[in-house]
Amino acid sequence: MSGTSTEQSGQRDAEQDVERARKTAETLTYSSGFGNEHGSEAVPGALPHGRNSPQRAPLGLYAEQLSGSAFTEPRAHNRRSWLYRIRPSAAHPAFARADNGKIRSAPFTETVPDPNRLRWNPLPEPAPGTDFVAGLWTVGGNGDATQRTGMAIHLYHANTSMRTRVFSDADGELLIVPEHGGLLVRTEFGLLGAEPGEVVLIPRGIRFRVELLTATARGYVCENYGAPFQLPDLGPIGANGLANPRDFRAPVAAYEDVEGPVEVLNKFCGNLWSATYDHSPLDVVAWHGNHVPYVYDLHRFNVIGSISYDHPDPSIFTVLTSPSDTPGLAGVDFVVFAPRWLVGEDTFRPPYFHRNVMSEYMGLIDGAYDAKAEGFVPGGGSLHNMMSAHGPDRETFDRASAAELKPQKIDDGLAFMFETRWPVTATRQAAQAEHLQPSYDGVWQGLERHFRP
Ligand SMILES: O=C(O)Cc1cc(O)ccc1O
Ligand SMILES: [Fe+2]
Repeated sequence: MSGTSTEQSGQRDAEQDVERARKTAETLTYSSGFGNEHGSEAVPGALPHGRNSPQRAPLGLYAEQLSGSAFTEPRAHNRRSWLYRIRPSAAHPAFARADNGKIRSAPFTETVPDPNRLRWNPLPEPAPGTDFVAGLWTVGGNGDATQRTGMAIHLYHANTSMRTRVFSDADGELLIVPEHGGLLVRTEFGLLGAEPGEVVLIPRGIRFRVELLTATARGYVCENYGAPFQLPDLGPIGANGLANPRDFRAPVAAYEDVEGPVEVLNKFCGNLWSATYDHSPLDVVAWHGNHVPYVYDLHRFNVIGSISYDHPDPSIFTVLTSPSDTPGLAGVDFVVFAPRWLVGEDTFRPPYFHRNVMSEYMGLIDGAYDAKAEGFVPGGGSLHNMMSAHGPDRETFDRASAAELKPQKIDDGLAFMFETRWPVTATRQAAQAEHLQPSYDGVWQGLERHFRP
């Protein structure tokens, strides 16, 4: 069926946006290293040397500090960046409340925490004209955004690039996990490109705009209200391994000198607020610091596992961790199940049956997951809340119990987990979603007794 001419021209604009974004994404360069003091200037001489705030910043720019930690936090946790911009961020009109769309925030009180195991199919197609922010759909979470504790799990499904609006999240950092379609993320610090299999980390408060590299884009977002994600300690693993710091890429400075209305959407204490600026706030010509966005390719993850027996706990797959006030107890861990060899002798190789004090939300970026033969699909997700019993489905159990234990490469999928110390409460829309699978419990039915005393 052919659409109206407005729909057709909207379609053409969207195709041109994608084309333009793809060309830009091909040219990107980066500055590498997690936690580094990065520095970059889009115009030679824009970055001051020897001081952060000279009497007159170079080239008529305004100097501005963005603090991601309290001024007084220990040096190892201290985060700030200095931005040299065309206009100071302070020059803006008042924000007014905007529609929250499908975004929900902690505290999550729309439903009661549910001990049942829940699994969802992917989000349905978005309405025409849905951009990244409009396409955000909250699954659930925990903590309290105003207390800077806990996390939220969101999905996104978009079919339009953000054009004249930018977004920032005062409530937490955003870990964006594309599952379908690439993204070009224009930030105050410059541009990041991410394909499925790569993840983007946008620190608290940084303004950004998401453009699509394909007609539609879909994925997951962990909004971390707590301490910023850091690399896990390696302990006896040694000096290298898991996610290596050098593989995290920060942008190089790139600015927009755009005069004209730009909507700035600010997520603040659970609500969206909007202000229309007379210029683009992505106008940072140079910057330096360690409160910066990153992209990381999960294929770079150095997977470590057992070369003798037993299935190691998945903490060994931690990419990033947000520590809480109790050592070893993460507000949220981001864990990836990347391609790897399984060689364990006399071992049940897939994930074991278990109950966990931590709560586990799992998503699938590609292919299949080795604990689930069916029903856990890319773009879908599962929630195994605190102490809920789960593990391999019946088919996986039967197969793995009988398998010949020769070395086996698991390379048909990329799954991940947001694992949190607090139970996850679903939003009403997630608890009542049509794409919530009605009979997930069934995957563990038919696990017959085999006990023969
Ligand atoms: O439940 C899951 O699939 C995640 C998971 C994987 C694993 O290898 C061990 C424990 C665990 O919770
Ligand atoms: Fe689990």
